[in-house]
Amino acid sequence: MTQSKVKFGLIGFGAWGQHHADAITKCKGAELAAIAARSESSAARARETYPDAFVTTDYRELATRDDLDVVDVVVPSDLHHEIATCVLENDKHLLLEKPMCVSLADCDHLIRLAAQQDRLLCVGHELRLSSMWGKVKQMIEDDFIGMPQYCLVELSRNPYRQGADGWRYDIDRVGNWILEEPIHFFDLAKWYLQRSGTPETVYATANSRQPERPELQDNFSAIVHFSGGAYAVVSQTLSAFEHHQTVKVTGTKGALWASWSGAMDRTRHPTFSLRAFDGNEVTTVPIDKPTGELFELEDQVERVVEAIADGRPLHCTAQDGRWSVAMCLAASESVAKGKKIKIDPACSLHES
Ligand SMILES: NC(=O)C1=CN([C@@H]2O[C@H](COP(=O)(O)OP(=O)(O)OC[C@H]3O[C@@H](n4cnc5c(N)ncnc54)[C@H](OP(=O)(O)O)[C@@H]3O)[C@@H](O)[C@H]2O)C=CC1
Ligand SMILES: O=C1CO[C@H](CO)[C@@H](O)[C@@H]1O
Repeated sequence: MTQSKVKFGLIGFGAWGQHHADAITKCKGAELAAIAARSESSAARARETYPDAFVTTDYRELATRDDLDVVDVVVPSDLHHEIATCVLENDKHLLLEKPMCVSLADCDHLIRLAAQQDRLLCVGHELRLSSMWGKVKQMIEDDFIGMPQYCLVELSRNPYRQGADGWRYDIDRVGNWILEEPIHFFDLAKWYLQRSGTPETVYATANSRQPERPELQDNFSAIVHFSGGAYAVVSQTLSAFEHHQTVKVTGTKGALWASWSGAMDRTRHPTFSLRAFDGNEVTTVPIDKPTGELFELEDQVERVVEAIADGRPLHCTAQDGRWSVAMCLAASESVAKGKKIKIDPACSLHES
């Protein structure tokens, strides 16, 4: 690896952006050189916490600086496309939070722009870097369960945070609630069932606790069918308590059962376990380091640094990010129409 540090700019210093700042600061190969917030109060907090960083309330002023290698964008989802476009046009590598964008046309535009500018575009699907969710993937690839046939990714949690200005509860800004958490689970399910072909259809249903706000879907479930006959169930409720995520994958020979629980998604003190059945006996699989989105965020920053400095492949590419958005949009369309939606290999969407 080259000796000089990879210089990061960060746009967005809200709930998750502050964790990105912390993760960048902890990474040996990275330096947090600049931060853009929107409000004066967030900018003041950034200055106080990171006195060595350049801080602005104008993201364009950050994107046009010539001392940055990569810009990390952690803003409300409806602003991803506008701000990411500015970053790429200014020749910076880009780490963009999920959902990549709230429309496929915008995802496609960013993919073309990144290629044209020859810049990396990494999307923040950090769960792939988890010591436990990643171990599940490795065991499937090592044929521990035989050919995977069934995958359940389930979350039971407390309601979403409002977000700055309440953007997460404004459907025009958040896109839909499937783009918030279930997007991670579609990504995991496709990853786990990769040996069983490609996703072909999705059927989804959802409901809301507030009759006057039917678009805010607290409960959501989807079934995705794959070309090789396997299927995945993605299901979540936001009407529960704490944060509990389960993955079950079964195959022609065995089964895996992974669970993660914490007082909230961002705890550094979760409980988790992975149990495995090889067709004969059940064992508990050791997990070599703690798992949780704060740990994975730190690993994600390291992967981006290694990709920029050493050319290591990214854990989640722009194409992966786009696919997950396509799945969420297809699932949302299925909920609205009450019909199964077909997903073609290019991920354009059709009624089935
Ligand atoms: N991968 C993952 O696991 C997670 C991903 N996310 C994603 O991260 C993104 C941010 O979520 P979250 O942090 O929870 O949201 P918040 O609402 O807490 O933070 C968003 C921040 O963006 C800032 N902002 C808005 N417009 C601009 C602008 N033009 N320039 C600079 N800053 C701006 C706001 O600034 P101000 O405070 O000044 O108003 C606010 O602080 C979302 O896309 C979300 O989906 C979120 C959580 C986890
Ligand atoms: O992983 C996550 C945790 O929850 C957030 C909502 O409150 C999501 O935005 C995010 O993707």
